[in-house]
Amino acid sequence: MRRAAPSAAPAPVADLHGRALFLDVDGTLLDIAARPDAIRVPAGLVTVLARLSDRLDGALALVSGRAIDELDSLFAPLQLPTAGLHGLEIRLPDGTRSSPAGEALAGPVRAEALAFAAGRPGVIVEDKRHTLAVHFRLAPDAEGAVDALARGWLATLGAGWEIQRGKAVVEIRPVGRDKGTALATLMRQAPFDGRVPLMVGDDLTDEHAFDMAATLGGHGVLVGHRQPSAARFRLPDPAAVRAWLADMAQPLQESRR
Ligand SMILES: O=P(O)(O)OC[C@H]1O[C@H](O[C@H]2O[C@H](CO)[C@@H](O)[C@H](O)[C@H]2O)[C@H](O)[C@@H](O)[C@@H]1O
Repeated sequence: MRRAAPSAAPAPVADLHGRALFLDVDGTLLDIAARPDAIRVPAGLVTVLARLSDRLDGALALVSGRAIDELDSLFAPLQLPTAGLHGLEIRLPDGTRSSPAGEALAGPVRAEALAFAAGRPGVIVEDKRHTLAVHFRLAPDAEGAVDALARGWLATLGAGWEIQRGKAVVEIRPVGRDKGTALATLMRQAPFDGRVPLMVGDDLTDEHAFDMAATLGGHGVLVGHRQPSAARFRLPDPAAVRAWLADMAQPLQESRR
């Protein structure tokens, strides 16, 4: 897939007819916070998402590295079609949900991660049951050691696992599903099928979905300035994403004023 510097602005999508919208969460809908549990959902965002979902006849999905249950609490009472854990779990538009079976992540990895963090102030272990993330936003000097730790896990766990790098985080997760495969799965379901996908995201994990959106005839919108990217368009930050979504959520005559 082509990797280039995205254009400065997103495609104007005043007419949502025939579109499907896929939204990443951290760094896209929500401002990045110092810790995973310190994020804040701005007032009015849930209402905007609900309106936009209506305007898209339901073809609006969240695609996140967080688990679906956590996303449901963040955006309550909204329960959108959602891909969680970077595509490892999916809730389809009819509400059916596929999650990885059982306790997939080996216990020793958890124990090692917690012991590692205990000796390094600011390092945070986020245990998502099927994946495990080690955050170093508050301990930037630990980046090299976190990376080495995760590479060690890869050697121990074997071929079924891979490392997902993100913003001040390294995560170990099973291979085979990512945000691109999740987007493709949702695009096979009504009301997404037959529409043009638009994926908005900021991080490396979103590149899989940018690639898939382009393969399916749509495009990606990168939030921020990272390069290169498979996204074709760009918005500067989550505040700009929220303003853009709020504008599209207005009835047509208002958004065109
Ligand atoms: O796919 P996303 O919805 O963007 O989720 C990606 C990861 O987001 C969270 O971590 C990131 O955001 C935190 C809060 O702003 C920040 O402290 C951290 O440095 C970022 O990496 C979340 O904690 C992860 O589980 C997600 O995978």
